Amino acid sequence: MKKILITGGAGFIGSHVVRRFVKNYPNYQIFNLDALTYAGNLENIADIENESNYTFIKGDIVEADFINNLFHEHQFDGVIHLAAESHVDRSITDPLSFVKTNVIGTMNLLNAAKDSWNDNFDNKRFYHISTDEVYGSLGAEGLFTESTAYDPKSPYSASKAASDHFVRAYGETYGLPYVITNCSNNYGPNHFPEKLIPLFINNIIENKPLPVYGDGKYTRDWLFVEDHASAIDLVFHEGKNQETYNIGGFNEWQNIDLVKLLCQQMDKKLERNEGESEKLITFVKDRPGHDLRYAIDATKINKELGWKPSVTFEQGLEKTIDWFLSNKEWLQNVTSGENQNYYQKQYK
Ligand SMILES: Cc1cn([C@H]2C[C@H](O)[C@@H](COP(=O)(O)OP(=O)(O)O[C@H]3O[C@H](C)C(=O)[C@H](O)[C@H]3O)O2)c(=O)[nH]c1=O
Repeated sequence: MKKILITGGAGFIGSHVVRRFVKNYPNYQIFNLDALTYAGNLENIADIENESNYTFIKGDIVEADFINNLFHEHQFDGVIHLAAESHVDRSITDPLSFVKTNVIGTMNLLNAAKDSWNDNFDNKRFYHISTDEVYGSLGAEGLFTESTAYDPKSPYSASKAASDHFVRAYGETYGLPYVITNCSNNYGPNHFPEKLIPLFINNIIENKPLPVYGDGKYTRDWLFVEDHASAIDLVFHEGKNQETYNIGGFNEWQNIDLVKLLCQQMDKKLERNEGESEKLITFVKDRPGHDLRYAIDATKINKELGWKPSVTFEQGLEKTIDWFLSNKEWLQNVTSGENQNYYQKQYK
């Protein structure tokens, strides 16, 4: 029996990872540690909450004593660390909360893992989930590789870059076995509707304006969240210690083109006239320090571990839209803030 701690498992990406591990590895005991902030929602994993190999723990990685006690009590074999403040716009207005969770929180986990493993690192692994934003912004050409120099621009990406550096520093200094993955933009079911795709799906349903920042010519590289979860599974089990793997779908879209595709698919699903949703597009003031382009070279994970995405962007987007349209209650709960006291009141 392996004991695995997954942090942030009530969040968007974390919930897909937790579900995958609980279902695929009945011989593991999965501990899901989540602070249930505004973006964490136990409804995301309601389907697995009664599984015998699953335990939910409400708690904040920023609390060092709590984290140390948790590691002492459970003696985890592995950590998959996803808990993070993740929204770039929020990091611009409240950078300190990003330092607290993403940097201090990661430090607390590193310290607790190092101390509980007590120099016996056999079959232990600390897996840090990170972002391609640590590499900064690309011009029109080129791709981020694992050896691209870090050049974070936003408070969010600076906090993730700092936490990546600390993970590597603990590897170098104390011999802590780690892996890091840096992934491109995710989308899919349970995505919190502050991010581009779920926000715009919600706004189209509600006939609200679609606020495209600047001229909309910013480029992101999109990956379906379940494909990210499959990559995490593979790296956790087969990745090499002290290595970094980039994860991405070679799937670049300029924001405005993506929004138009989304509008077309939504018109069909909602049986609206062609072009109706596009009328909601509104160009608004740009995000300060807006990174122009992210694009991932995912050759290493493909060649070394044989990972590749399972769906095309069109398929993934359709699955996502279908999920949101058949989970309107979920959307209503999170947009009204009800998730804070609705499903998870039992953990208050
Ligand atoms: C919310 C919003 C966004 N945008 C633009 C800004 C970006 O160029 C693009 C995507 O924005 P979003 O905030 O959804 O995601 P990123 O800023 O690219 O960052 C995301 O992907 C990386 C990898 C992470 O690591 C972040 O955690 C994750 O939030 O759409 C708009 O034009 N309008 C809007 O209302």
